[in-house]
Amino acid sequence: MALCTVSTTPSLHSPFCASNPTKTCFRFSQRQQVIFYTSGWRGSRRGGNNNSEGFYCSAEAKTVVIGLAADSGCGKSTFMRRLTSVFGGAAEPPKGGNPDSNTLISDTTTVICLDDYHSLDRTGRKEKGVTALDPRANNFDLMYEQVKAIKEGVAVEKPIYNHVTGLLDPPELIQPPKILVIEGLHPMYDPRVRDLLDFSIYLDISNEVKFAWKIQRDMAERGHSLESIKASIEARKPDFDAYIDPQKQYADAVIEVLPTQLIPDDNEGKVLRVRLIMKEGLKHFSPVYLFDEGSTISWIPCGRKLTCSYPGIKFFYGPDTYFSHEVSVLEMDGQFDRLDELIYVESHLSNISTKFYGEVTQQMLKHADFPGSNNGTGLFQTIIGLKIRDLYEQIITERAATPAEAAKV
Ligand SMILES: Nc1ncnc2c1ncn2[C@@H]1O[C@H](COP(=O)(O)OP(=O)(O)OP(=O)(O)O)[C@@H](O)[C@H]1O
Ligand SMILES: O=C(CO)[C@H](O)[C@H](O)COP(=O)(O)O
Repeated sequence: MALCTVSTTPSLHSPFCASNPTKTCFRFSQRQQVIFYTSGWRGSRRGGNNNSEGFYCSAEAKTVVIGLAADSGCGKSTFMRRLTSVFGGAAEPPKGGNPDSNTLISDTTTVICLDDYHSLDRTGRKEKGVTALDPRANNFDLMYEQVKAIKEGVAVEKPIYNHVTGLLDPPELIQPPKILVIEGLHPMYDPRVRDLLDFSIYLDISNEVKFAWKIQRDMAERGHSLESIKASIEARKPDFDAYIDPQKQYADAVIEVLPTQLIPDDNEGKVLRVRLIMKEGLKHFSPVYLFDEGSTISWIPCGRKLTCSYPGIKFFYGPDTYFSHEVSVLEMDGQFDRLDELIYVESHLSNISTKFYGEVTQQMLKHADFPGSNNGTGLFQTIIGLKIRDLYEQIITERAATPAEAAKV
């Protein structure tokens, strides 16, 4: 069992440590203006608003933190539903909490939306003439403090940005989960937050495709006009280019979504070319490969074993560099006609971190109604979900093997 340690000053005469030799204890100070709830020892203890100091003790197992970055309307929620499904159980908003909460909790994962760290509400942004993508509209100090606290096993009171009213609502309590996913515009923008991530993903949706998806959602589902959608995309573009897009250079995996190359001059945007770009050399992540690791392969699986209507399906796999990093790229252009036949493609992929033969196909069939289930977006999101499960299991296995060291980290 781990010894009780105090993070700021060693061997403090803490009554918590004295009676809790299996916990890691931290000194807290309310002067930091971060409201912490203590956890794991005699119920919960909350700091007041004075300049009080005290201790909180965390359980040994710490939270694995995953970052998912993308612009609004680029499929983050869909990806999160696929990821939580890999771990089983439904993801739901906190019980009895704010009905407009952006948080989703399941047995294993808690997904928090980084919009909750907007420091300016809708009116405030309008008055200052900044978009939500601008770092000046977000509180990165609080984001860092709270993600760090959760990672260390400490519950926090996180603000809520209410997308219905455009206001900042009273905070909600977030308990440390096994896996915390921080999704939103800026999970990799602040270097301090970035360093807390055990794995990071960027959804890179090309402008043409983003436009098609936004029209589909905002026109069909939200009644917006075509002109207003165009205007909103244009208004966000400079800040998107300045603050959101550059984060992809830090991502461990990027899912790039482009128009198809199988239909000359396609402008419908329905058939997609999707590229999964995976960093090489990471400790808990080994890239997926097709047929032969490290080779360059082009594969058309259509024929006797895979039904394909026009324009067919084409896979590509090979090594590349991405922002000076060595990467492997798996690409799929086209779409599946019959999802049950995906097993044929799955059986030619390696390192997909499945627990049984056909698990990718099973997951895809389970969520056949999710957007992107017939193309590379759904396939690669599912595979990344399985890789995250594998990464999590590797990390906890390592911690179990060296508990004392793990508790000190
Ligand atoms: N893989 C996909 N294929 C086709 N359309 C998609 C795909 N993913 C998302 N979409 C479209 O984009 C819309 C937004 O998806 P989703 O809600 O998952 O994005 P989001 O990033 O969470 O959005 P927001 O941040 O605005 O809440 C969906 O309603 C759907 O129309
Ligand atoms: O980019 C966004 C994050 O998804 C939103 O535009 C931002 O959070 C502001 O939200 P709202 O439009 O509800 O005020």
